[in-house]
Amino acid sequence: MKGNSSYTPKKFAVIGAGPVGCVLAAFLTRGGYEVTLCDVVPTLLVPALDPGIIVEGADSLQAKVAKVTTTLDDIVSDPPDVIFVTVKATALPLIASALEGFVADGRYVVSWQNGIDTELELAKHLGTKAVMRAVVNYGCVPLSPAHVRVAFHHRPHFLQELDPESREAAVGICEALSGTGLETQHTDRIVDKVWRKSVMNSCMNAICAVTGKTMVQIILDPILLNLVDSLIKEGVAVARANEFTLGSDFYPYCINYLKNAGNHKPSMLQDIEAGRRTEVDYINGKIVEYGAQAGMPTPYNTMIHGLVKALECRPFDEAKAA
Ligand SMILES: NC(=O)C1=CN([C@@H]2O[C@H](COP(=O)(O)OP(=O)(O)OC[C@H]3O[C@@H](n4cnc5c(N)ncnc54)[C@H](OP(=O)(O)O)[C@@H]3O)[C@@H](O)[C@H]2O)C=CC1
Ligand SMILES: CC(C)(CO)C(=O)C(=O)O
Repeated sequence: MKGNSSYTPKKFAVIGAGPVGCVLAAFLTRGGYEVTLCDVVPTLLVPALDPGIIVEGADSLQAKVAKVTTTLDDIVSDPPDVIFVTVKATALPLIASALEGFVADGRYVVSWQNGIDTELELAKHLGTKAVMRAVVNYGCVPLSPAHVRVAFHHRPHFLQELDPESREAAVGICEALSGTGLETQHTDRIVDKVWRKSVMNSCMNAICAVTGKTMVQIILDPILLNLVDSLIKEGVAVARANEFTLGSDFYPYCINYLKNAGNHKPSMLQDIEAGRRTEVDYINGKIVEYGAQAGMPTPYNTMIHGLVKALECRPFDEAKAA
């Protein structure tokens, strides 16, 4: 799609071949861009080359990426215009430091992730001019390597630069994404959008992770619905105390999002089931931190953060006990 921005990226890298990275890489490839997909797990990459990434469900496409690699050094030595980071937030410090050699005029790194302040983790190593933040509005699960089911896709996604000097480039990246079918709106209020998504994640991801239930199941359970209500209200209060604006539609938006997601397992539950670390520190943990900065107690987030952390330790506790 021809846009209005003078920045017209042609070559992309996607770091993380989980479901979110695969969906993004498939759309970009189908859109005619050269895409390198990178993951530390080689078996996730092989089918992305042939037969290609397969996306089914709310979206349906199949696309063979141009290249795959297991090392970030390959991306730094053959640099794309734009790198999308689609790993869990916990992997950011390592990735950010490995990408330091990538930074140059006209090259950008986008946090295409969940979590509060992920862009700041990248900017610590890469500087603000190179870093952009996106809010991702699709939900997906891996079926097998490079094969993903999209449970829902609530377009548009949102994206903003951290440094005003990079605005034109951010608009160009939004135009490129939108042209592939991943409609992405440039915004001047990305932090508000991040908080909207994160407060929603603070209830749906954490409650599903602790209970093992799907999104619609927590809405249909009156006790858990009460907990959803308390977490949303606590998150909204912390956001307000820090002068982030969630909007007057926020509460019904959250409830409808959960209701319409059906029997989808959010990424935090997928992590617990796979015995992996979760992003709870970047979601509920950040709400607790921002609450403390504003002098506000956050009992619901503190409690559920602790419960998810305890569940994360379970595989290690079990191994120790064996
Ligand atoms: N799943 C969903 O529906 C949604 C997820 N999101 C967000 O998108 C982001 C990605 O999610 P998702 O796709 O589910 O994540 P996954 O954890 O499934 O996928 C990320 C992949 O990146 C790999 N990885 C980790 N570190 C590196 C590294 N240094 N270099 C290369 N690859 C690496 C991981 O390997 P390993 O597992 O071995 O660490 C994993 O294969 C998260 O922030 C998530 O919250 C946002 C919207 C919806
Ligand atoms: C919106 C939702 C629940 C989609 O899967 C998500 O952001 C996640 O899984 O982390």
